[in-house]
Amino acid sequence: MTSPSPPASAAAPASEAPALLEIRGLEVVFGGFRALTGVDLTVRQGELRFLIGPNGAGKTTLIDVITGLTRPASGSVGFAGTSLLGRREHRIVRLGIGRTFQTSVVFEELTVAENIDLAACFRRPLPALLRQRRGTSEAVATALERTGLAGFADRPAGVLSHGQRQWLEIGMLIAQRPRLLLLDEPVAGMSRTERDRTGELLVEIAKDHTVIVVEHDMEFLRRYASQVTVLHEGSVLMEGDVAAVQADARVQEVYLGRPREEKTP
Ligand SMILES: Nc1ncnc2c1ncn2[C@@H]1O[C@H](COP(=O)(O)OP(=O)(O)OP(=O)(O)O)[C@@H](O)[C@H]1O
Repeated sequence: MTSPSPPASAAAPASEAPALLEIRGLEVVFGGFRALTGVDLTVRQGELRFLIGPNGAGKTTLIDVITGLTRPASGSVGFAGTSLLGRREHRIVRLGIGRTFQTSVVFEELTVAENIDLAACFRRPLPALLRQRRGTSEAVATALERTGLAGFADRPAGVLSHGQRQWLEIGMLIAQRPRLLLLDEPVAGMSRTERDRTGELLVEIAKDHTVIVVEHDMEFLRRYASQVTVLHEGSVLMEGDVAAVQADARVQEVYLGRPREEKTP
């Protein structure tokens, strides 16, 4: 699928929707170094939120706290009214939060459909899984269709291109039916065509999920972002729509002003 012109519009800010993720006063300390300091973040149901910031700003650390990989020194993380702090990673997945990583987690020797099926199973405890095999198959079919990988269902994941592999990982998340998806640099290393396809996929997914995207690619941000949160040195520097963020002098100085971040091949 190629990008239409003008590009697919980003999801509208869900300003009236209830908060799904509420983070307050988050502090993360690594051996005396404050990676996050006093971070507040509210993401409402149905939002497609972009999280940007220079290298080392704390973006991945924030995602790691939400998904239970990193424990904060203080602060709170609420998801649909439930505190996530102290919960194990698999419990957080079962509450409805899924993430991709910067490095691929697909099994190359398994087929595309098997990878998605495996991911779909991970969300469910075994008894529920045995009861819900039909639902799992439907989830796999939906994920294949939405990611445009139906034609590759029976091929080993190892044959996929870099872009297709990223879509597979997103499909694996969709199959888990999460309420919140966290995507870490989903278009890194992709061609222009693949980035456009991914942008369209994100806008499509955001119609029935809440999505947080960590992304460096400014061209991608301009085309597909609506609400943006800028992190800098472990704090939220600003939040707003993409035009406001791009126009902000502080953002230009710490982030947009860095030519290295303008990654367009
Ligand atoms: N396990 C750790 N131990 C010590 N320091 C860490 C650890 N994880 C992250 N850091 C430090 O915390 C800061 C924030 O890192 P983080 O990876 O969250 O930044 P980022 O915004 O995701 O950067 P990038 O865009 O490069 O991925 C960095 O200075 C990093 O070196």
